[in-house]
Amino acid sequence: MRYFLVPFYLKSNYVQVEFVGGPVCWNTRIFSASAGSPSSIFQVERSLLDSGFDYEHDDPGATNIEPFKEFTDVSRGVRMLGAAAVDMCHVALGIVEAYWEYRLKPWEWLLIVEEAGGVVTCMDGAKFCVFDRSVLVSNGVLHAKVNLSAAVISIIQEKKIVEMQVCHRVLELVLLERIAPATENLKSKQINLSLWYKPENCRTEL
Ligand SMILES: O=P([O-])([O-])O[C@@H]1[C@@H](O)[C@H](O)[C@@H](O)[C@H](O)[C@@H]1O
Repeated sequence: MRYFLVPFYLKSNYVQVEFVGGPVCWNTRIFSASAGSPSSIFQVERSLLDSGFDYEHDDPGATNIEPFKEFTDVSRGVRMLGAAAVDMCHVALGIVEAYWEYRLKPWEWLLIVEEAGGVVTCMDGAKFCVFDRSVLVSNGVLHAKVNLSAAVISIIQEKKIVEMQVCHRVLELVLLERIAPATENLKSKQINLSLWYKPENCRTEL
């Protein structure tokens, strides 16, 4: 999909992304971080998710079929909108719960997700920088197990708390626990997920 992004950085939590020059249906779409927030849904089975596949159709694409199928089976669906920027705006505004994809370009990453309160990492869980070749963005609560301590987990399991059965399933289905191993597997096969061209002296750490 062809589009131009016009990000406005006005003040904290007020990032806007405007789509101009694309197909007619996108011309008038403006997303603002202050217009909504990531959803608070924490159950994968109640989530709508997004992903995508790059043009190269090689190992990362083949690998992404695994989480794509798995989450299609257990969630309310995995959509492919074909435009990473739109996918990320949809996470920021709570239209979908999460989005992941390999091999995006640096200009496709949007600050709007973090400004709106979402979470962004690489698909192996590593800290994300714009030149990384994999990205997982989510509403935060679906991202990883880190939200619940080991102590809490053991109490849930030990006491077999009925109301927590759903929660227990959530623990098994958080996104990163499924997506990170597939990504580690790719890396162990020496598939190139290294940084996209990063200009010399370009600082990405603040
Ligand atoms: O082609 P383009 O619009 O620059 O970028 C596209 C991404 O926005 C999309 O998420 C992905 O699935 C496509 O393969 C392609 O990378």
